[in-house]
Amino acid sequence: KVIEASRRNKIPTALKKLPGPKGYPFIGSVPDVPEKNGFIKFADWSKEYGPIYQVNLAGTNHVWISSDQIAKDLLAKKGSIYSDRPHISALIDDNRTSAQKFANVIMRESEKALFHRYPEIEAKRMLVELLEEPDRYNHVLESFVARVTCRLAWGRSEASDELKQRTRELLIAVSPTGALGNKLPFLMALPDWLSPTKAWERRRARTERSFFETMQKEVEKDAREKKAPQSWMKIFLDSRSKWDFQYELEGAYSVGMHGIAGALTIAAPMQTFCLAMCFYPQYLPMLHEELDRVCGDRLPVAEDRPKLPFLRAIIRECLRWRPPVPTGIPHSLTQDDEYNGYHIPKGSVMHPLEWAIGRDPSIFPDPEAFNPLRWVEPGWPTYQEPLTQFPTIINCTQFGYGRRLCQGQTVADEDLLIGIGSIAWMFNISKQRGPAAENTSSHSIGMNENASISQEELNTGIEKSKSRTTMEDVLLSKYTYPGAFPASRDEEEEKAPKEAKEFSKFDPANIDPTLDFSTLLIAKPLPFKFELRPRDGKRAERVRKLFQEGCEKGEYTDSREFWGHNQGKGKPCGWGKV
Ligand code: HEM
Repeated sequence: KVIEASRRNKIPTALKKLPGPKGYPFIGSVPDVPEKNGFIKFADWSKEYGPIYQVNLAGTNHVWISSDQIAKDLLAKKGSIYSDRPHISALIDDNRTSAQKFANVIMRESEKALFHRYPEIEAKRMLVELLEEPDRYNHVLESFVARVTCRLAWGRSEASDELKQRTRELLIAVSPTGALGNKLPFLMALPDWLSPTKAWERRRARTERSFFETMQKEVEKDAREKKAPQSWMKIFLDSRSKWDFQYELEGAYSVGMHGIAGALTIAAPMQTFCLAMCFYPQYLPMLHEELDRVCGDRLPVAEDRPKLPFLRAIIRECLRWRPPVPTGIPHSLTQDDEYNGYHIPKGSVMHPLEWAIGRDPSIFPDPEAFNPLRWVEPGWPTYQEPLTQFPTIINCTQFGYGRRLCQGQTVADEDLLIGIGSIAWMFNISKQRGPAAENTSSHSIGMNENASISQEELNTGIEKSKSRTTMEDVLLSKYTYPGAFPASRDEEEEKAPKEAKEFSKFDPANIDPTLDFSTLLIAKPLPFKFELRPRDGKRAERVRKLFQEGCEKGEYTDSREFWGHNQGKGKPCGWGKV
């Protein structure tokens, strides 16, 4: 290993080493990267070291790219060597199969069928839930996305709560700031009883597999009874032999992973939309005007897309302003390479840093401002015609680069158009008024966090009630660098070692309220207080009636528990409730 590492570090004579921070022995620059909004630190370094630089993080070379052109030159044009994925140490079995041929077909078929109108169907349920319980908006938006994705994947929405939970767990497992095994990889080499993180991952992976198998069986049963609604699983079952899958489970995994990927990401820009409308209120009346002109007294539908450029501009700007994956999803370099006289060693983890790429001032003047007009007013560098097609989120940098480009772009496009369009059609969105708002700059952190951000997400890999001291306890009491101690928001914080607590301390007064995002790989705005009021009683009445009619037709079935009431430990599978 030592020989391999020194070979890797050897730079060919004609080439230079990429610039970057020096870091500390062994752990590299880990202590310099904050857990909260670490992407801003990486963007700051790009101002210091340039649009491509490298950072040693615990012995692995990470290359950060903050220019769209360089990301294209390397990750897309040299796709043959830049398309691997780095190993994720906290995963026991890496089943992230992308099954491209199958993925292309299921996406094309769904798009052709206007996603079977699932987003439009679920938008009505979402609006009624928002009317009933606006405080739970975060939860409601996540449910909307999970239900649509669940229908797309398996034809029905009943498993959407399970899907949400599977999604959260996978997000924890793959996030550098999530499962402890990603920060301290050797924990994954210990026996389960000494490493709760590893035991957690084993349970997570087992539950995920059971979930995917269960869902496949459900669709097989529906198909036998000739009542299977359209879904990706149905496409798989209808023509099993067509796909070059090597093992039986591959279809179940491919469908399941697309379900998870879909449920994971799309709620983030919807939540960002609410945030943006509170802090940039001048744009909501413009959006209302467009929706009223095009849709009148009915909800937006897929066919309205060409006539809604301002809605598309708002959605495009949400993705740029607060990218759902601000650090990008990394690629891995499979052989030594060079760029502009710099050496990039094999095995480097390559990050297209979306946070910085979407803030290049030559392309996005005044990049910190949320400004949808940059997409629809001639004169801005991002303006493009025809406005029936542009702006569009399809192929934007926030979906990645090259061979690993996001496969669910059209699903995201449709969900966001219908989801955000429907919310704007129905509601006024504004900052909270009243005395409480004045005290907190209209921003109340954690208002309904239990409803939307699970404790597992906040306390990743930490076992709450245990009698044994584990290797993790020992490490957590010694390692005090940011990242060693997962942010904690409950009584556990009191018990945390003093020095570790210092890093997990979070002071709402010191943070830009539009930057209070969750810390995992997908960055979602933490729940905040705002006003969500129907624009008029007629619209509310109309949507309630449409939903009622749907219920009568059996369109909206309730969520179902797949593992029984007590899902927790002691069972062969299952984790907490959503
Ligand atoms: C706003 C929503 C979404 C965003 C911002 C997003 C972003 C991304 C990004 C950045 C990547 C990595 C690309 C790269 O490595 O260069 C990715 C990959 C992927 N996405 Fe998405 N995504 C979204 C929605 C979806 C949806 C709805 C689905 C499925 C229905 C999906 C399925 C996938 C899959 C399967 C991959 C892996 C591709 C591969 O490794 O070959 N995504 N996505």
